[in-house]
Amino acid sequence: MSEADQLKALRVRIDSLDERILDLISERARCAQEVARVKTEHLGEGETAVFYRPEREAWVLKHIMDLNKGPLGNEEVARLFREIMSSCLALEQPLTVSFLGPEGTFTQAAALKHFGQAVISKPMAAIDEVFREVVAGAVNFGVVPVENSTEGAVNHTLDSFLEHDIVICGEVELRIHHHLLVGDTTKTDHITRIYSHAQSLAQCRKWLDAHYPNVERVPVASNADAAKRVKSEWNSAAIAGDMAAQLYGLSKLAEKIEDRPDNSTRFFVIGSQEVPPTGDDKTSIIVSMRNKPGALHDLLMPFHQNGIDLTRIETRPSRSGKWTYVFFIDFVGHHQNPLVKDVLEKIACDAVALKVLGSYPKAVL
Ligand SMILES: O=C(O)C(=O)C[C@]1(C(=O)O)C=C[C@@H](O)C=C1
Repeated sequence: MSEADQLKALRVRIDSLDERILDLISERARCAQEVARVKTEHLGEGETAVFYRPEREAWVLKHIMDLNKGPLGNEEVARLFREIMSSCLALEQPLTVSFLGPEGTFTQAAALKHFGQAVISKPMAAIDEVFREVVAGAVNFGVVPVENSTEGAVNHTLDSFLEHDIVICGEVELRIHHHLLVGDTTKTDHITRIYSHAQSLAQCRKWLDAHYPNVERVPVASNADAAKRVKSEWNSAAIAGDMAAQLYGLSKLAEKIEDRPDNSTRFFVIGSQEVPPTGDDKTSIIVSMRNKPGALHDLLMPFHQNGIDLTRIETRPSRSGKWTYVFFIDFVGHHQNPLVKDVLEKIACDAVALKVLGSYPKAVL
């Protein structure tokens, strides 16, 4: 058979498969509409329907990854199902999600990775504004950065948890690839200034020292803001990611310039909804201890005794007294788990204050 004939036959098969896939997706979407109807029908007095179910979404994605036999990789297959579910949920209830803006930031990329493209995403100028939008009920959820594998904690986020009553409903992990971006009019031999967020400049410090040792590094509010500035300046470049490059029509002078190839950022999804256990969860708490010798030891001991894995511990000034501190702790397990409950009860005996910020499914993707 000629190449043309072989291609024709294969494309006939692809067309017929696409038709079957479309039928199945439509059937799934109708099922989701039914789910919405059932959820609304069985509401008690004063109850509101909970359409977004992160614990169920985590299960669906994991189930698909377990079943996957290739040739598409697990992440690829989960990404496709992520989008199908996102569109199905939008039929039940269109979600609005605020994020640390402007458009094109890594936080927006994290929001879309977690919720899929069918959400309405709303950029906010500062982390605290993301929190306030959620508390005010102006949006369903918010997404904020919490820690970077190279640069450590995002203190603005931690401090906002001290000020707002909010629930952590999810976590997102995003590999962060930085590129050196230039505009159409940039004279690439005459770059005198490189804009980026301070954290991104720090994440590319060695690369900049090696390639642009004498160029001024200018920290700005966000990577997207850096990309926006470069459009109108012939002598500057920006360090930012793919989304910002696409959004502002910039090209890559150098790709993946982060010093550590595993550079990633972790984000929290914040809202007002408690998430039931999935069997593979994490919990985040804030604890303030009395200022006495051995306080940190007393705090950590119950975790050790009950075999609970700590995944992060961070200290911040408490704001209620000079030289007093609060601890932000993340650990494996759900706060409804009896072993975790026992740890929390033990800590509460010694602590000045203890707040469970939320239990949520471990990031699947
Ligand atoms: O199972 C549900 O509760 C649904 O609403 C269905 C569905 C889905 O499409 O699979 C949609 C949205 C939820 O966040 C979880 C799952």
